[in-house]
Amino acid sequence: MKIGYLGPKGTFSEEAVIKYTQGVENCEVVEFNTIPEVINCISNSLCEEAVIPIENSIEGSVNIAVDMLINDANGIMIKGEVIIPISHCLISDAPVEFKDVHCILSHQQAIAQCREYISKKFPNAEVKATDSTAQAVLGVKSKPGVVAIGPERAAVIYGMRIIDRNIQDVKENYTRFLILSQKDWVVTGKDKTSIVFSVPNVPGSLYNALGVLANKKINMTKIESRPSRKKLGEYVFWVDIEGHREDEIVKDALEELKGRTDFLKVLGSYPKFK
Ligand SMILES: O=C(O)C(=O)C[C@]1(C(=O)O)C=C[C@@H](O)C=C1
Repeated sequence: MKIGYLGPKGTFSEEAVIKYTQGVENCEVVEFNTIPEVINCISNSLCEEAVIPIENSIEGSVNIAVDMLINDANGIMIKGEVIIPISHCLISDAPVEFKDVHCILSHQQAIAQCREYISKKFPNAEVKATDSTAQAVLGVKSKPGVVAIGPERAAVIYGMRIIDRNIQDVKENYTRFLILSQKDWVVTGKDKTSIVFSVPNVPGSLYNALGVLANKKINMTKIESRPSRKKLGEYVFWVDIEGHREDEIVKDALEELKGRTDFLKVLGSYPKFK
């Protein structure tokens, strides 16, 4: 089985893939350069599965991933989730003093997770976004004064130096990744379901939709709104609930929700990450 992820080797996404595939045989990992390419590898039939970052405990959603799953990813379902701790290092090719650092490279999510650190330690440095943290680590090769923010593992793989560790603004830092495929997962009894919907622009319509879940005592574990992209001020809601779409109670709730929403898409049911 082929599994796509955001490469090159050494990204946090690769760490998530390693965790996800522990004990699973016959997996071949395939690197892609950007998160949209990783998502598209399922629709292009390049891979059977893909692992993408979806939300972080400091910075919140990975918007590109959320928006693609809402708007573009027809035929793609969520079949699992993996959560990993995220510890960022400051990485350079050669020894460097902080005062000589003039440029910082990293993925925009990583930059956002270290915003306070960057402004405190390097108020005048240029900050440049790369497609992944491992790409940033590769980018410091033979570049004095240029440093990367990324995983320790990437520094080790590419033979770079760690200048500082655990530099994210909140020490306890986690990112949740989703496993995508053409099908979701079977009922396990400890499941979650991700749905997206929009409601009519009239008073109480979101309350009305969420009331379906409240009445059936279905626990909601996440709600997030994203712009509908159709009109300013119009939103689509992403909601995670406990239970599988084939559980009677969830099935009924989804049926009822159809009648209270303008648009409803079930992104998939999958086992909760332990
Ligand atoms: O650049 C990487 O290493 C990634 O795997 C991407 C990513 C993300 O987009 O959230 C994954 C985990 C961290 O939150 C930072 C970056």
